[in-house]
Amino acid sequence: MPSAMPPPNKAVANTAIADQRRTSTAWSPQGEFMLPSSRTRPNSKTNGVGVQVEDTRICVVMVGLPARGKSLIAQKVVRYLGWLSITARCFNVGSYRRNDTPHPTADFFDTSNKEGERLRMAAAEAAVADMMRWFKSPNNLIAILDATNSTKSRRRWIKDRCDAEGVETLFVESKCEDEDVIMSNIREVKLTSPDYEGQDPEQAALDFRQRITMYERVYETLDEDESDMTYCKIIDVGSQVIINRIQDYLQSRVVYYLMNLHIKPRSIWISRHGESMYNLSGQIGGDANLSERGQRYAQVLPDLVKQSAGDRPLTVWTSTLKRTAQTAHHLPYEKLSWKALDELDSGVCDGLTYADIEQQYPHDFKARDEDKYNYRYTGGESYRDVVIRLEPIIMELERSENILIVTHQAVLRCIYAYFMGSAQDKSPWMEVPLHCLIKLTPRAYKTEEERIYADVPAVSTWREKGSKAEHANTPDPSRLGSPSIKAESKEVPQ
Ligand SMILES: O=P(O)(O)OC[C@H]1O[C@@](CO)(OP(=O)(O)O)[C@@H](O)[C@@H]1O
Repeated sequence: MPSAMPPPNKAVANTAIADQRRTSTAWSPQGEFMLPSSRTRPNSKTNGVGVQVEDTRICVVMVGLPARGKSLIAQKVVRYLGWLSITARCFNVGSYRRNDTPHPTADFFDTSNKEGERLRMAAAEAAVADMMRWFKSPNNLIAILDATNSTKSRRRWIKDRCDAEGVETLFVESKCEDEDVIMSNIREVKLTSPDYEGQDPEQAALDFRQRITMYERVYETLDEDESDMTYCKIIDVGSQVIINRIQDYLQSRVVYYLMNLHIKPRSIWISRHGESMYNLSGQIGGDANLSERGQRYAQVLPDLVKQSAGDRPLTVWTSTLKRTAQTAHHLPYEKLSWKALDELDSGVCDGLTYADIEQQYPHDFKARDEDKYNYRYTGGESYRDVVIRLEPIIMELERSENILIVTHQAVLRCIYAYFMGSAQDKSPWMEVPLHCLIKLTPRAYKTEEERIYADVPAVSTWREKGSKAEHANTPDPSRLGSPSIKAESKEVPQ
C-alpha cells in the first residue's frame, strides 16, 4: 500500500501533515478531486460523482469518555467528506442500544452489571455488522463508528473484525480534561440526547455525570500497547495531536481535518452583501457598487449582528469584491478579505442577465439547469469548483471561533451546504435572500439555524429550477415587513 506519511511514527506536529497534503493533492481539469497518478493504484475507482479515490475503505473508530465531543466530531467528519463527494456514514452504537434500552440510568453502564454489558456488546455487534454490509457498496468509503470504545479489548475486537473484512481502522481519541468544555458538552447532551428526552434537565445532568464515572473506572487511553494501530489522539480540544501509523491518502486527509477541528461552542454568521447595482439590473458577476438600499443594509448590519451575537468578539471575512467590503464597512470588528470568497466566476457570461444568457447561450442555459452543481461556465467555474476552492476557508473556519462571513449567493450556498449537510443537487438552488443574516450553531446532534431579516427591501436574485429567465431579480415581497427573527433547527442528515 502506498504510504502518504513517513514510516510508522509518533508525531506531535501539525505541519507534517499539512505539508504532506500540499504535495499529494491534485485536481483534474474538471476540478475533480484526484490522487496524483504515481499513487493511483490500478484498481482505483471513481465514486460516481467524479471523485477518484483509492480502493480503500476506512472505519474511523471514535474513542473517549462521554462528553468529549465524539459525536460532534463524527458528524462533522461525515459532513466534510460528503461535501467533498466522498461517501461517508456514521454508525452510532448508542442508537442501536436505544432499540432495547431507550432511557438507561447510569447503573446500566456499570461494568459489573452483566445484563447491561451484554446489551451494550450486542449493540456494538449490530452496528459493526450493519457497517460491514454498508461497505459492500463500492462507493461507500468511510464509516465512523461512534461509541466510547473505551477499553483496549473493545478496540482490539473492532480492529480484528475490520482486518478480517479488509477494512482499515483509524482510531480517533478525544481526550479532554478541560472542565469548561466537559461541562458545556454535558449541558449539550442533556438538552439534545434522545437518552434524556422529556426528563428533568438537572436530573439528566446528574445521571450523565454518574455515567461518566462508570466509564472512568474502566477507561484506557490509546497508548504504546496499541502502537500497531493507526490512530490520532486529540488532546484538550486540539492543543496537542498525536498521530501514529497514518498509512494512506484518505487517512491523512481525515486526520488533517481532525487536526483543524475544535469542539468549543461557537456560532458562524453568514450574510450576502447588500443589494448591488448589478442585482438591480439583473446582471450576474462583475464588481458593482452597492445600491442605495444595499448601503442601508450595510448601515443596519452592525445592529443586526449585535442583536444576534451580543458582545462576543467577532472577525469579519469578506471577498475581495467591492460589494462585500462596502457591506462590512460599518462593522466594528477586525476584517479579513479572501480571494477564495469571491463569487462563482461566470466566465463569458459575466455581466449578462439570465435572459441574455438564455438568448445568447441557450444550450448552456439548459445544461446549467439540468446539473447546476457540475455545470461550469465557459472560462469560469462550477459549484463543484467553488467547493474545492473553499476548502481552505472551511479549514480556517474550523480552527476559528466566532466568524461573520459577508459573501456572495453561490459561495454562501456552498458554505451553508457544508454546515447543514445539504445534498449537492439541491444546494445550488437554495434560496438565500439579500439583507438577511444567518446564524449557524453546530451542536452535537444537529446544526441550529436562525435567520434575521433586516427591514430594508431588496430584489430577489433567486431563480427556480426550470423557470423562465426573466423571473429573476424581481422585488422580494418578504423584504417589506418589519425586522423578524425566524429560528429553526435542522437535523444534520447522517
Ligand atoms: O448560481 P446562481 O443561482 O446563478 O447564483 C450566482 C449568482 O448570484 C449573483 C447574483 O445574481 O451573485 P451576487 O450575490 O454576488 O450578486 C451573481 O453575481 C452570481 O452569478
